[in-house]
Formats: sequence, structure tokens, C-alpha cells
Amino acid sequence: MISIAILGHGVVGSGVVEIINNNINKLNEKIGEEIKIAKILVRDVKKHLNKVNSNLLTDNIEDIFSENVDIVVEVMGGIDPAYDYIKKFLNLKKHIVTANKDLIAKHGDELLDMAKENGVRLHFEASVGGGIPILRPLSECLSGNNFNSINAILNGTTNFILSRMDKDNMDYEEALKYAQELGFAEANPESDVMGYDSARKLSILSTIAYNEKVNWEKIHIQGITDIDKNDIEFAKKIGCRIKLLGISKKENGNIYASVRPVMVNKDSSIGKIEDEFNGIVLDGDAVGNVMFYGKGAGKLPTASAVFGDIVDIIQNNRQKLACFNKKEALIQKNYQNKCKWMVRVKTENKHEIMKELADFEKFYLDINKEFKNEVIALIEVENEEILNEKINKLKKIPNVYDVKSIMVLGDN
Ligand SMILES: NC(=O)C1=CN([C@@H]2O[C@H](COP(=O)(O)OP(=O)(O)OC[C@H]3O[C@@H](n4cnc5c(N)ncnc54)[C@H](OP(=O)(O)O)[C@@H]3O)[C@@H](O)[C@H]2O)C=CC1
Ligand SMILES: N[C@@H](CC=O)C(=O)O
Repeated sequence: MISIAILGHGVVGSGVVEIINNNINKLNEKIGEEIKIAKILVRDVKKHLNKVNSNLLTDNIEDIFSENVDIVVEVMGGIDPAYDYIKKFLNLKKHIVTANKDLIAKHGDELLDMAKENGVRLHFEASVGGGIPILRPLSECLSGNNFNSINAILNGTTNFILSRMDKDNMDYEEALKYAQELGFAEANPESDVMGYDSARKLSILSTIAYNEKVNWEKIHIQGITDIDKNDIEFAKKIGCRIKLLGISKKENGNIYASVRPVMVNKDSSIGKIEDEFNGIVLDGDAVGNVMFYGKGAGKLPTASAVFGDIVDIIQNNRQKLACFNKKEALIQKNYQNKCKWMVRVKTENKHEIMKELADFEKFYLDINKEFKNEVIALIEVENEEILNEKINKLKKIPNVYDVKSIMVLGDN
């Protein structure tokens, strides 16, 4: 009998309970193991009394430390107290399954080492891409590759917001509220909309793919809070959609890593990803491009990944665990490749701005009622440093109020 404790009974935790209950008989038949949920930790027991298994609820972690469980599932979120609890459980030689990307991005290396020292497993498939199986395929099935790049939509909430703004003309606040109601957003949705959640996921993926520690705090991070209807309209005009894209590339020993809104061709594989779906394109030297796609957030999709980790632990109890390389990667914040950028200038000095932008080899101007007092140009530069120089020059022109840029990658 495998005994499981679940820390958290929110969106994901209640999904895990549901999937375990639905699969108890199947598991018994398939792998000859019976599993049971021993305890469920919450902050406020009263909130959960109408849920199934409410007899297993506790608000006291000591009840779980003292329980004889085999696997602890952490789906509370955040660093404190999850970090301390997991360390204590690892020292008690309990296997851990977590969906907590904040924790893995910050302390994954230390926790994986502790798991190894204690002869137990720590799995976190749900921490990247929700229900998409990505970490195990990346570290096992694709282990024969050196990876060149990762291009990915890694946050369901922001993709949902951008899709609703694009398709239904919904405004940002309304779309965010909707995403929260559907259980996609983090307890503090700033993590989603400011791009931190995507950056943490990109750091986990990149650390595994390049076998160097990609510290999420060193990644260039720009969220979607600045995206307005005019950006979305402009993207449409050039056949694109705006996506919050995590990009990492290994080039000349450095790793470029960023999370930022990008205009991608609406018919490209990434451009077609809507709502809470995520998509991850890996470029490996042996396999070439491979794409993973599915629901990146939500109760049952995420619980599906958590459940897969539980079964993996039960089936492969003695398998060795890969650790994170602690050697810090040199992270490049500026995009080093030639690409186009939308540059949007708010000004009462359109004439001067157009003259300045006319210097570019390729440019595209669109001035109409919607973009009153604005000049929008599509420019192509060799790298991001050159773009930044150009933007600084534009900002110095009298009566320029704001200059904003969005990367345009077209096909992806
Ligand atoms: N939602 C999603 O789509 C996805 C979420 N994740 C990750 O999964 C984790 C859980 O997310 P989600 O289910 O959405 O979060 P919720 O906020 O819905 O649920 C959190 C649960 O943990 C409990 N909890 C929180 N802090 C404590 C504490 N200090 N002591 C005891 N119990 C605590 C809460 O108890 P109470 O209810 O009593 O307050 C609640 O039951 C997070 O790490 C998140 O990033 C990963 C992929 C997708
Ligand atoms: N808030 C996250 C949840 C899954 O990781 C998201 O929206 O992707």
C-alpha cells in the first residue's frame, strides 16, 4: 500500500485528489499497487468541508510529519513554508512530487541534491507546461541532443488574456479576472502578468536542456501589462499575434534568455496557440525541431502531470535521479540576432520622428485615427543593442512622450 499526503487542496490539490480517486482501481490492476490518500494539508479546514475526502483534512503540518507516508505531494505554492516542509520530508526519506516552479527555479539544485543524498525522488513535471509532458521527455527521451534553442509559450494566464484581447476585444482587466476565475492564475497574478512565472519555467527548462544553471533572475523579463489594444491591432495589420514568449538560445558559449511579448505570425505553430494552452519548441542537434503542446494551466491538466509523477515514483522506485548542474551560465540579456521590431512613438513631433525612422533600410509607417499622435514603424536591426541606441535617440527628440518596442519574429 502506497500512502500519499497532499499539501494543498486548492485548484491543483483538489484535481490530484480527484484523479487519484478515479484511478485507484486501475492502478491496482495495472501496477499491482494500492494507493491511499493519508492526509491533506490546508490553511483553513472549514473552507474545504464540502469536498470529497474532507475527513483527511488537517491544518497542522505536524500531523503529516508524524504520519507514515511514502510520497508527499506539494501543491501549496510559494517558497515559505513549502521549502522548509520539503526539506524536512526529504530528510525523513519521503519522495516528493511538486508543481511549484517558484521553489524549483530557486532551490531546485539544493533540493535535488538532498533527494539524492536521502535516496528518494523529487519530481516536478507539472512545474513547467502544466499538463504537457515536457521535463521527462527533455531529460530522458531527448538526452542524446545538444540543444540550440527553446521558444515557448509557458504561461496559460497571459496567453489566455492575450487571446481574449485579440479575439473578443476583451479588455486586459476583464480577461485577467476571467483567467483567475478559471483557476489559471497564481495566488499573486503579478507572477503571471509581469512574466516572472514564464521566466522561472524557462530557467527550469534551460537548466535541464543546456546542463548549466540558468538563474531566472538574470533573464530579461518583460510582462504583458503594457500591451494595449493598439499593439494588438498593429500585430493584426502585419499578420501577427502577440504572445508572451520565453526564448533561450545557446550561442558561442553564452545563453541568451528572455521573456517578453513578441509578434509572431498568426499562422505559425506558436501563433496558433490560444487561451490557456502552452507550446514549447525545442531545437536539438539530433532531433531538429520538436514541439510540445497542451494545456499549460488548470485543475485537471496540472493534476494529470502530478499524478504521472506519483506513478513514476511507484513504478521506478530505484531509478537514479538527475541533479541540476550548479555551474552558472553566462546569460545574455540582449537579443543578438537580426530581427524586426515594432517601434511605437508617442509624439507631437511626427515629422521629425518619421525623418529619423526613414534612415532605416526597411520601415513601415501607419498613421491613422487609431494611432493619433503616434508613429509606428516596423524596423529591422542587426541586434538589440542597435535597437536600444535607436530608441534612446528617439527619446531625446523634443515632444516625444514615450517609445515602446515589441519584437517581431514572424514565423515560429
Ligand atoms: N493553477 C494552475 O493551473 C497551476 C498551478 N501550479 C502550481 O501548483 C501550486 C498550487 O497552485 P493552485 O492549486 O493553483 O493554488 P491554490 O491557491 O488554488 O491552492 C493552494 C492550496 O494550498 C493551501 N496552502 C497554501 N499555503 C498553505 C500553508 N502555508 N499551509 C497549509 N496549506 C496551505 C491552500 O489552503 P487554503 O485553501 O486553506 O487556503 C490551498 O488549499 C502552485 O505552486 C502553482 O504555481 C502549477 C501549474 C498549473
Ligand atoms: N499561473 C500559471 C499556472 C501554471 O503554471 C499559468 O497561468 O501558466
